[in-house]
Amino acid sequence: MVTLTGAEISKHNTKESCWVIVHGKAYDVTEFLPEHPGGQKIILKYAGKDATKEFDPIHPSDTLDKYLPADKHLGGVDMASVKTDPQEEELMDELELARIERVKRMPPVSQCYNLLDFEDIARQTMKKTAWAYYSSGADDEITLRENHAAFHRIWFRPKVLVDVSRIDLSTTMLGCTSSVPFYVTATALGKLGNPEGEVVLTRAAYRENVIQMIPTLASCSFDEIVDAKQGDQIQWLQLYVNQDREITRKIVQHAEKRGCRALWITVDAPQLGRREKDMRSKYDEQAANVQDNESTVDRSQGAARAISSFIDPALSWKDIPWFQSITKMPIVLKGVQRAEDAIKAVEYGVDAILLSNHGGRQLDFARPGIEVLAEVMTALRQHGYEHKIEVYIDGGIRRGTDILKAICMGAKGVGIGRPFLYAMSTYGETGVVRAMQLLKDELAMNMRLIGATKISDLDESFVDVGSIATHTNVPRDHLSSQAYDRLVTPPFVKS
Ligand SMILES: Cc1cc2c(cc1C)[n+](S(=O)(=O)[O-])c1c(=O)[nH]c(=O)nc-1n2C[C@H](O)[C@H](O)[C@H](O)COP(=O)(O)O
Repeated sequence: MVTLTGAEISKHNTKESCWVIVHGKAYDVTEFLPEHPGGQKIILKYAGKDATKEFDPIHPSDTLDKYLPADKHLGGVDMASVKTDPQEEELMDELELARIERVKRMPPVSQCYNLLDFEDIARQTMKKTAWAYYSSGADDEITLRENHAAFHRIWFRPKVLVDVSRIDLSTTMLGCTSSVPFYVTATALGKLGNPEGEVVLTRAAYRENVIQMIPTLASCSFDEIVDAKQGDQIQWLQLYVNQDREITRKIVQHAEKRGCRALWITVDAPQLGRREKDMRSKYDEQAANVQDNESTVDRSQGAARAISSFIDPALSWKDIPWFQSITKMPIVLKGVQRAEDAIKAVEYGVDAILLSNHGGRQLDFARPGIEVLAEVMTALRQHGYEHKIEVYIDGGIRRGTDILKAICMGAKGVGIGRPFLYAMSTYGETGVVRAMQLLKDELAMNMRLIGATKISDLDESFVDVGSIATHTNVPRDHLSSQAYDRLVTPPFVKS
């Protein structure tokens, strides 16, 4: 194939003829423009130019090979001839320079003593778009903060004079053995935080014998993440169901063929939530027209909306038998939020449920998973169903004690999201391993202190959950309290 020059490519910079460069190769994306889930605007911004930097964090490396017809692959580019327009270069404004200075002053990973240390360092050192995407919750982020706060309403009832010389943290989840009762949950766009993306989590999970859930919206391709697993490492698949069920069937059956051990169907996101920190970040212009008819979509929906227009809002209970017909993997409903649906899940023959509000990123004022757990376990026991389904929770889990409380209340295991993202974004694989080890140390110590030696010892007698549902001090609604009594011009109004 002929090598193209930058000058030739720069001529194709319109809707009528749109060529982009990715990793030194040129692609004609003119016909693809209307189909791009992230809208046309972001591609047109890089029409006739090198789009690699923008492309990488959002798209698995095999995206163009998979979705762009071969005749649109135009061949190699003489990159020396490609002009980098100084205006286009990410301006090293003083904020970015200050951020780089903070990265240089970051403490060594050994100075991280708990999961929240990683969050504090990430907030100071991550690129603002990555921090915005990872940290954001829906609307006023009340549920985001309540997820962690809810654990403070549960108190322990420790046993004494128990021989706790030997502690065993191992367990099984969905028939898979695990060194601990927690797993790495599915979180999208790993390359926003670390250029290697989700494979960093894969390597750390292998080193600590922790199960990893592979996200549908990963930055790495599914096969890259599976190829990165070692030995008999266990991975699960998290699925956003596509409006085109044929695409979904292919994804599920490919995952099973590649050795995934469970299918976690996300049921709390018929549409991705409104995450305002994410919306304020640079995705504003690109979030633009995720639908063709631009007039119907609010332009500033952030990365979340830009990558999720394929999700099927019509997904319903009637789809469960179809899933059971296309795979032998255990099926988990990820995002159940009330006892009635837990009972329904048992009656549909689902293998497990995850009580979750998506890390507070979907419906604000959805209850924390740990609170729903109390309601669900009571209902399952009333129906005699408590041994018919495994129950998991996630959201706001930051301490070994949070995990122990959930297990004592009947959870089989818990998912952890942001802490591992923050650890990966700041310290890479070493950071994630450190985070997992800190949790293991906390778990072992706290098991000893409550008088338990193995996971199967843990039951409701160890906890007092009497005030779990009392929402006396709801997390503060910062925005409205500022806006309501704000006496000075809002900060966002440029003076
Ligand atoms: C933090 C985070 C969470 C995401 C996530 C991305 C991020 C950055 N994404 S999202 O872009 O669509 O919202 C996913 C996702 O791909 N699929 C999913 O099922 N859950 C997604 N979740 C929810 C996640 O699986 C857990 O439910 C949540 O992270 C648990 O809360 P903590 O972060 O507090 O541990």
